[in-house]
Amino acid sequence: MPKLILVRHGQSQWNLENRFTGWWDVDLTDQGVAEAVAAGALLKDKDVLPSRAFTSLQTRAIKTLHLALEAAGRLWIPETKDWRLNERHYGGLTGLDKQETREKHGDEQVHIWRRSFDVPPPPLEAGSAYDLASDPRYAGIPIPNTESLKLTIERVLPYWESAILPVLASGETVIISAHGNSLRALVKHLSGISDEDITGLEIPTGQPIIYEFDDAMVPGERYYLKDA
Ligand SMILES: O=C(O)[C@@H](CO)OP(=O)(O)O
Repeated sequence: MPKLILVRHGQSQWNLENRFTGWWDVDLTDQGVAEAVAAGALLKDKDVLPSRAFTSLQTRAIKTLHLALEAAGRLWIPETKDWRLNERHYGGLTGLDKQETREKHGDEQVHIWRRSFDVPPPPLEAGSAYDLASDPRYAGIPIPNTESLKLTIERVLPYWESAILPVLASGETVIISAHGNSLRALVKHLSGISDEDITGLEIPTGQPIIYEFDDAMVPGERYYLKDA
């Protein structure tokens, strides 16, 4: 049975500092590194060994993948990086302190920006300190200036269908190392979660989630590998 492993990157510097991150490229903290290594050790311990890897273009997810694969003895497997697995773009909130933003705009507004299904945060202004237009990794890519979860789904799911699902269907064990909201997009699809209920789903850092697929490529219940 093909297996899919989803892992959110370990704690990042801006997770620690409680800042809106999105597409901004922050590194892992020491705790994040430890979480990634522990994720890989768990894969090895439970004998769930990936044979193909997918990740985003963002350092925190790429490093998490590499640290986990190394701990699992699988650093050698083929990997593909694609912007469609990037975190949801946080628009004009990028870089701001989440608590200060709550104090300025109110809890309810910030909750809407963070967890509503289809209300994107205000757009990032061109030329702002967090504009990625001159970042070479995004050359030729239509960089969004803000994204809701709905908009994130609209770029994650076509990539899932066209690039990842066929690899999984060929019998590979696939690991995806990505982000809180790009993984929420996938979990929403795979577990059939409604637009309303997805707002309550939080994905912890560095904790492998497993889906097993049947012969018709229908996913079973998702579970945390630590509980298996
Ligand atoms: O800042 C971000 O990019 C994300 C993930 O850390 O935060 P949130 O929990 O608001 O989706």
